[in-house]
Amino acid sequence: MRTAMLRSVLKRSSSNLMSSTTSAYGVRRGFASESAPERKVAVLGAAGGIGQPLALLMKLNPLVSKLALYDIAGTPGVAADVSHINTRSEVVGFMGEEQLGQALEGSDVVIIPAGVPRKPGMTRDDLFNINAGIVKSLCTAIAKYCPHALVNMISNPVNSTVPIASEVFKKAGTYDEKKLFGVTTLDVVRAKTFYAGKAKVNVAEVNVPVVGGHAGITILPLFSQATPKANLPDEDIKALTKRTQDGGTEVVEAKAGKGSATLSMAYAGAIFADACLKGLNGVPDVVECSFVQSSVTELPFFASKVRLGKNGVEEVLGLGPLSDYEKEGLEALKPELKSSIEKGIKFANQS
Ligand SMILES: NC(=O)C1=CN([C@@H]2O[C@H](COP(=O)(O)OP(=O)(O)OC[C@H]3O[C@@H](n4cnc5c(N)ncnc54)[C@H](O)[C@@H]3O)[C@@H](O)[C@H]2O)C=CC1
Ligand SMILES: O=C([O-])CC(=O)C(=O)O
Repeated sequence: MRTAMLRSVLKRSSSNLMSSTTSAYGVRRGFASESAPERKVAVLGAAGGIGQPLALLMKLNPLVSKLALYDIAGTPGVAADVSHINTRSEVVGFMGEEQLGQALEGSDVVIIPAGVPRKPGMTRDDLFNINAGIVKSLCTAIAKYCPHALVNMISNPVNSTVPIASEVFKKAGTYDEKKLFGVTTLDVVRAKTFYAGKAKVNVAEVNVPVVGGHAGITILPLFSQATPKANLPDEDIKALTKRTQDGGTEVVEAKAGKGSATLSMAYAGAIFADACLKGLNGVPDVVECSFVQSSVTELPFFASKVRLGKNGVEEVLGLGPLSDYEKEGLEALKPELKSSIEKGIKFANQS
């Protein structure tokens, strides 16, 4: 009874957060859990602050038939725990580098929340030195064991870890730009929540695209395109933009040294992975924002709305009309985003 309730909450929330709610509801009718295709999802960093609740949410997703939980330590316990939940997927835990290949083999989607989180006073870029190496080694294994999987990169700094992954895959000869995603869904989740609060509209109906990257001013919410329309004054739009850009820091400070967003990130990661699975399964009009290889601007990677399909990215959508304030924000973010991308590319090719 309780499981059914949780699953229905997840389904409803997921549908509400989709850019196209109609198609999301269509999915429910189109794919009963037992008739959905077999899909394996691997979570790398599954014993961590994000990894554990994300493992739970993926276990609740009826589109998943196999769930591989990998970490350098602690996965047997997490896997045993999650595996008792009476939902479709079979759960297996893998621990230590020697089991990474098995965890990855046959995966359709690999979600990566492995790496260290921020402490107060740090920027996401301060995580580069540790997380770049972790992401590089995990992506080397992905290229070897499941080169065709969709990769959902959560590890920060996303503005650099996605370019690192692309370079690793290029070197291995497996790079497919349609299959690599920086997960920026939490920015969208926050923008929707904050906008609904200010505009006093039903949060379940809100849509707000968030473009650019995933750090500070590179996060650019497009409130001029927010629906339902609310005609908020300029100072409210500025405050909402700043709060969305600083959302991660707000949580880091509130946790006061005990890490960064984990629960809301697990939720956002589950929404994005669900969208990837729906795309793979041929559900039409699945659109989410993501940091992907892009020609929307002159930068090689950029977050914008992306249509997901059977091969991953089906179409990278344009930015649409921007307000003058958003145009300024777009120009202001480019130098920082460019340098974070270049830093990732340089790291991958040097080491
Ligand atoms: N994209 C986004 O919107 C967000 C990204 N993040 C990022 O996600 C990452 C993880 O955050 P938390 O889960 O809070 O950290 P955490 O420290 O609680 O968990 C990280 C997990 O990664 C594991 N790990 C470390 N090296 C590994 C390796 N080589 N292979 C597999 N697993 C490995 C650790 O054992 C640990 O269990 C951080 O980099 C954080 O900045 C966090 C929130 C939002
Ligand atoms: O702020 C952080 O370090 C974690 C993160 O990316 C977020 O919460 O958006």
